[in-house]
Amino acid sequence: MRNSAFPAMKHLPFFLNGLKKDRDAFVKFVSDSIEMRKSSIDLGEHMDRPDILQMYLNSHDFKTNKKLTDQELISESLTMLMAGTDTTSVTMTMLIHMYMLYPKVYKNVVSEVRAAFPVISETIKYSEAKSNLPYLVATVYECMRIAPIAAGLFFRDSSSEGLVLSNKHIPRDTEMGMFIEGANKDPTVWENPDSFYPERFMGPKGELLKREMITFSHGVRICPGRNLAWMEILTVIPNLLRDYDLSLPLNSIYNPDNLDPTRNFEPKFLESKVYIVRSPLNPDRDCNVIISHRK
Ligand code: HEM
Repeated sequence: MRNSAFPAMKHLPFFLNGLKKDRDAFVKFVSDSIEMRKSSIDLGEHMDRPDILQMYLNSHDFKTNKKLTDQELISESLTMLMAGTDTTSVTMTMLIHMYMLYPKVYKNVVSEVRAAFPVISETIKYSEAKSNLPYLVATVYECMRIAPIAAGLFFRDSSSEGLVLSNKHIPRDTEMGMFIEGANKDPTVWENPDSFYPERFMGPKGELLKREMITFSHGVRICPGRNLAWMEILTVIPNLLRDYDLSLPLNSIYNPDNLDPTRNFEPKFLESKVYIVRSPLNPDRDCNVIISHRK
């Protein structure tokens, strides 16, 4: 925990104790899962199972031929679980939320999916979705831009020599925070940055803008799970939209008529809390959607 970023934390030991209990439970869950997998392997099962845990268990250092230690296995698996679950699922939650708030966008995206893939229940694969559904892909980009999941600060230290960034000198050993949401709404790059407007990601100009969205970060620390995240999103969402109709329950607080004066009087987004990752503040209240077989 960066004390300079969260100075109050050092005065809140009781809060840290609560976190420690959760952390211990999480570590136990991960160690138990690893032990269970190892036992299955001893029984000759799961040897070719293509998942991340299996890859960690199979991997070895090319030079020393050493395998990951138990501690390394736990640590890597914890990182993957923390970084790879809510990030993608909350992104999809937010995307469906946007579809419900913007009925025209929902109508367009459903028409595109159903026209491109007319046969119900024939699974739409990721690669097919990626090449045949440009509008759907644009809605995912726009959702990730306007409500990036990694919405907290991502810390970096300047090197021991200091550095020059955007023509500004940053002294040595300076702690900096990278603010993805700010960059995704930089008015020098994005026209009407607070508007949800998927069309901005269509056509040749849209292709250029896709490179400006830094929801997965950029450079050497770019998210290593981004292709997996895209694969999950472009598998779940088009199949859902093709086979089912979605609508909001009548008592939804967040709906197309509940407008936000701070966002050009467009529909208000559900409240979310952000530590490092964004998550809806009241998921039981605000994330309900009626899913029925398509008419
Ligand atoms: C929509 C989904 C996702 C988003 C928006 C996202 C975004 C990010 C961001 C912004 C970072 C920080 C990079 C930095 O420090 O500059 C990150 C790191 C990371 N992500 Fe993702 N991520 C997503 C899904 C996933 C998935 C599915 C996995 C793996 C199963 C994953 C694994 C990781 C890991 C291991 C790191 C740490 C990398 C490091 O420390 O260098 N992420 N992600």
